[in-house]
Order: sequence, then C-alpha cells, then structure tokens
Amino acid sequence: MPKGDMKNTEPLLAVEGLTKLFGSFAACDGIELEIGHGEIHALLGENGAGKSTLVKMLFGILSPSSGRVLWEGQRQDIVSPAAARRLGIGMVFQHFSLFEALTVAENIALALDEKISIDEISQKAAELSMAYGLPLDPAAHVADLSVGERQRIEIVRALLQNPKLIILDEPTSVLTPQEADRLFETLFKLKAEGRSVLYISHRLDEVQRICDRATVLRHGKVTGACDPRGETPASLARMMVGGEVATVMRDDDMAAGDVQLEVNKLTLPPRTPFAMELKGLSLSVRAGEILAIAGVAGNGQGELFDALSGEYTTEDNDAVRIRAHSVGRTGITGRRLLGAGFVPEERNGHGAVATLPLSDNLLLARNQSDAKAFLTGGWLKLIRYDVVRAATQRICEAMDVRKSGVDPAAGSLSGGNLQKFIVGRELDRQPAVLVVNQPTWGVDAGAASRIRQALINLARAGSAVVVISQDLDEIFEVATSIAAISEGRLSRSYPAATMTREKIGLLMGGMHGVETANAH
Ligand SMILES: Nc1ncnc2c1ncn2[C@@H]1O[C@H](COP(=O)(O)OP(=O)(O)OP(=O)(O)O)[C@@H](O)[C@H]1O
Repeated sequence: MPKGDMKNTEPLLAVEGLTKLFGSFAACDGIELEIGHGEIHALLGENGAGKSTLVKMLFGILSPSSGRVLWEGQRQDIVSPAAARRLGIGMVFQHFSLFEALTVAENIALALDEKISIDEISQKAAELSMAYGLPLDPAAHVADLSVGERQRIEIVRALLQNPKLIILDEPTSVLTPQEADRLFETLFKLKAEGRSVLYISHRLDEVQRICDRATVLRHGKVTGACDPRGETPASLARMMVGGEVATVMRDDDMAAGDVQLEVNKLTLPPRTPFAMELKGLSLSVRAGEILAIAGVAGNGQGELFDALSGEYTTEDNDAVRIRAHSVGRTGITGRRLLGAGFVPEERNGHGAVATLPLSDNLLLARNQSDAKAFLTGGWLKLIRYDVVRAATQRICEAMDVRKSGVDPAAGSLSGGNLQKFIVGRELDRQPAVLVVNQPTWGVDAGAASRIRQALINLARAGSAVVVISQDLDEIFEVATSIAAISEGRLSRSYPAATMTREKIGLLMGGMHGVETANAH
C-alpha cells in the first residue's frame, strides 16, 4: 500500500517533454505533466488532442519519440504494459477485453502477469470488491453482466496488482448515473489510501466533481492546467476547444410530414445466448421528426438497431416499413437503396475497417447506394476515385474531422474523430430515414454539438431520424419525441416537450408491458 508515500513531496509521476510522432505528425508534442500522490488528475482535451497517445506511452503500449518519464523521481523507460504494471501503473481501458463465456475469475486470471490459482484469484477479487465497493461475483459469467459490472472486473484486475496510479480512459461513458456514482466512491477510496488516478473524460461536470487537478491538451500540447473546481464546464470547454462551444439550435414548431419509418409489433428471438429478445416493438417516425430512444445499455438497443438496419431481418415483412415499403425481409443494402442510412454504435469493425483509408471506408459503405456517383457506367463499373476522394474531403470538412494526413487509415483517427467521420458519411447522403445508435459516444463537447446540430438540420430538411442514446442531455437537445427501451420492450413515444428526466427514468426502469402502443 502506498500510504506512507502521502508525505512524499516528490510527484509520483512526472512527464517531461514527452513527444510522439506518427511520421511527421506530432500526436503529443513536448507534454509536461505531474501527478502527485493521492491525487485524482483529469486529462482533458478535444477529440484527437493526444490523450490516448499520452496514456499509451505511460502504460508502455507506445514508445515515445522523445522526452522522459520520471516515476517517483527516477527515470523509467516503460517498454511494455507488464513493465508499467511492475512499476505500479494500472490501466482500465475504454473498450473492455473480456471473454463473455468465461467467469469473472477466469478473465482476471488470463490478464495477470503471474500465475495464480483460480481459487486464490476468486478470494482476492472478492476481498477487493468488498474493500472498494465494487460488488462482483467471481463465479459469474461475463456474458450475464452489465457494462458497469464488466468495468468493475477491469478495475479489480488492475487493483490486484496493487497499483499506485490507475489510468481510466472515459470510464463513465458507458455507465448509468448510479454506476458512475459508485465508481466515484471507489476512486475516493483509492485516493484516501494515497493512490493516484489519471482520469480521462469528456464529461466536464464529473471532472469538476471528482478531480483535484486538470491538465488540458490541445493539438498534442498542454494548453492549461487548473483546479477544475474553480472552473465552470463552459470555461473548461473553452480551454479545450480554444473558443466557445456552439449551442445546438432548433425550432420546435417544425411541421411533421408523412410517416417514413414504421415498426409494427416487431418480435425477434435472441440471436445469441447473450442477446436480448425484442418483444412486440412498435414505433413510427414522420419526416421532420427525431424520435429519441432512451435506455440503459444492454436493454435491446443493439438488437433494435440491427432490426431497423436490416443487419438482422425478420420473418414478418411488415414488421419494418421504410417509406411505405415493407422491408422486414430486406437486408441492409436494400434498405439503403430506399433512402435509409444507418450509423452503428461500434465504430471499429462494424462502422469502419481500421486498416483501410477513409476513402475506402466511404466506398465500402456507399458503393451500392451511391453507385451512380462513385462508379463509372457500363458493365465495367470502375471506381471513380477522384469523386470518392472529393466526397471524403467534403465529409471531413463538414464534420471537422481532425486527422494526420489527407486520407489516413480509419484506425489512425482518434475515437471521436472516427465517430464524426462515420456520422458524416451517412449525413452526406441526406438520407430520408436515418437511424443512429449512440451518435456522440466518446466525442468532445464541440464535436457532440456539431453532430447533434447536423441531426436536427437533417430532420429540418425533411428526414425522419431515430436516435438511440443513453445520454439524456443529448435526448433533450435533439428529440421531438421520446420513447424508452427496457428489457427488449419499447414504451410508447411521447412529445419531447411533455417529458422530464423523471418520466424518462421511470420508463427506462421498465414501465413497459402496459405501454407498447405508439402515441402517434
Ligand atoms: N497510429 C497512428 N498513426 C497515425 N496517427 C495517429 C495514430 N494514433 C493516433 N494518431 C493521431 O494522433 C492524434 C491524437 O490521437 P489520440 O487518440 O491520442 O486523441 P485523443 O485525445 O485520445 O482523442 P479522443 O478523445 O477522440 O479519444 C489524432 O489526430 C490521431 O489521428
């Protein structure tokens, strides 16, 4: 336990002139940072600012191009995650790397550097989860656990190595407010023991609530350091973005047109043992409307998205209707040809192929729906690369995608910038029906308001939009009507103006069963 270190005046970690070049592009450019003992330190910055690159260097995943890291006053080359763990650095990633079919204890065992028996791990994990308020059953199968519980496994896994510093990359983006509160209590316990936390988040209100200091990055450089409690979310956002964050503009008296998307008693059995069954869902969205579907992750959002996009088709052809066509049995391409667009939640793999350049990713998604624009006529169907590249450029400009080259690989973009590109790729087609799942997950305040504004503008121009989101602020910002999904059931939809957080909370809590009809 690093308790004695609390008196230590030497910072736990000091970063001096740390630089990471990708080719000639500096993702981190001479970073200076100090983290004291027992401090919760926020790392802030807009998408692409260099936060992940920095923490990857601290955890031995990337090697710095120049600069040094001092750990308890000693220079250290952190050559691998194992080396980082040996020093006392633990990391909880944004994307968990857990095996669904294995138990909690088995997953922990797989990730440990030394071999410990499952019984011993189970006992230690149970002790840690008691001590830090992280309820976890070591014998439970990961597949049966909520996202919050899965994150607890990662935290317990990190704690098993008795770290002095824990790095958390956007830990609350996937949590319910209650789960987030619980996490904060754990962090306070760690702090009270003299351990330190480096905390990456785009949620400025929580940074203010829990962090002692904040370092702000912009374009790979430190642009400020402050005590976040003396700031406001707006002043922190200004430091990050270097200007004001635009407020989302909408007009509430938009006239709705014809129904563009209709779901009628959609019932789908679970596709895998771990998937949610969809139970008689109905909804309808008119041109000019944005229906927001609220809900805690894992309640059938992914399954509903797949059923709407045609990734999974239904027996009942009338269960999904797009622009008055029954498409239940039509796949994703057929639905796109009818003028629908879809933005999945999972960016890598589902939304984009990481190794391919952005232009190829654009072509992959739109070569059928935009064949006229992107391919030559006749039977040869050659790719018109100039048009594809121009469209890529247009999307990047419209969505302010920050990237390190003209047409880089999708995987080299920061998470938020890739999200902007994927949303922009669909918006660029001006689809008559757009379904997006968690559109601003992991994006900074400026980019989130840009994406939300773009969704509103699309509806204003006459499209029907469905936004599946866990973020109530987002829902209130964009929605014209709101429904909630809970355990595979959808509530009726209510005009947004009549909804409050409490009402949505009740619906999300499962006031389903009685309310499956659509209000419109
Ligand atoms: N392997 C790579 N090759 C080329 N460029 C890269 C690579 N990894 C990151 N970059 C670039 O470095 C910059 C910083 O990315 P990084 O992921 O560190 O940002 P971030 O602050 O964590 O953003 P976000 O909040 O979106 O996660 C981005 O412009 C990104 O395109």
